[in-house]
Amino acid sequence: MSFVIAIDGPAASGKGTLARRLAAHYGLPHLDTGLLYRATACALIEEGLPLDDVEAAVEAARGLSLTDFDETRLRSREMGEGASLVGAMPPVRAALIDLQRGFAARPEGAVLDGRDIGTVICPDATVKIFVTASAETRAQRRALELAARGEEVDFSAILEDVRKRDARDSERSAAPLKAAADAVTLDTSELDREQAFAAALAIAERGRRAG
Ligand SMILES: Nc1ncnc2c1ncn2[C@@H]1O[C@H](COP(=O)(O)OP(=O)(O)OP(=O)(O)O)[C@@H](O)[C@H]1O
Ligand SMILES: Nc1ccn([C@@H]2O[C@H](COP(=O)(O)O)[C@@H](O)[C@H]2O)c(=O)n1
Repeated sequence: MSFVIAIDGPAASGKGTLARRLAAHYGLPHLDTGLLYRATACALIEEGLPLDDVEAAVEAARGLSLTDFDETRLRSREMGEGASLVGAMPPVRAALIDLQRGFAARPEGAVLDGRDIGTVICPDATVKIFVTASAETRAQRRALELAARGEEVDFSAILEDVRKRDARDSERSAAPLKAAADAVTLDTSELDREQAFAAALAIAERGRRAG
């Protein structure tokens, strides 16, 4: 039986870090689904189109291929904000479902992280983890990450971004950010990367044995 791990949570909670490590641990492919929304926003920005152009966003989403992401460009603050705007459009989400489910259906299994993996994309995932951390902790982590990439960092602006994105992602009608009823919540506020990974691995192992 294939082994699918669904990891969801708010911005900068550490879900991508955990997803990558779990994927490496189990030898599974990993998909950071946030990149799909970031790449959709990026396509609009590069064509000089407004981020509320639903038709253009759907066309951009349909044209995405998993192999051509420029991660350095996509991980900027601007793309995170744009992703959250296009991610609130139901037709954009619909356009990205098959790509994500196709990835999750690989025979060996897969690890996917995002906002709606456990609730919408892979409701039958073997393991579901909802990763959280306080907004201040997440903003601090994101500030360190952006500073390391050479971006200018203003902690209060990043904290405001995180809060705005949490609100938009949780309050939208289409596939809002929320824990699946059968997800295990992992609060990483007080955990370093190693401790968070050990906790996530314990959850994954319990799910694997049960599943
Ligand atoms: N437990 C931790 N302690 C300290 N820093 C962490 C921890 N987990 C992740 N980080 C760092 O926090 C930043 C955000 O982590 P990551 O990219 O994994 O979050 P994310 O939830 O995938 O974010 P997003 O979905 O917004 O892209 C990264 O720089 C990462 O190295
Ligand atoms: N499954 C997902 C993944 C992401 N989004 C939206 O994209 C934004 C950026 O995501 P990151 O994980 O790269 O920070 C995010 O704020 C969401 O609005 C989504 O809707 N569904």
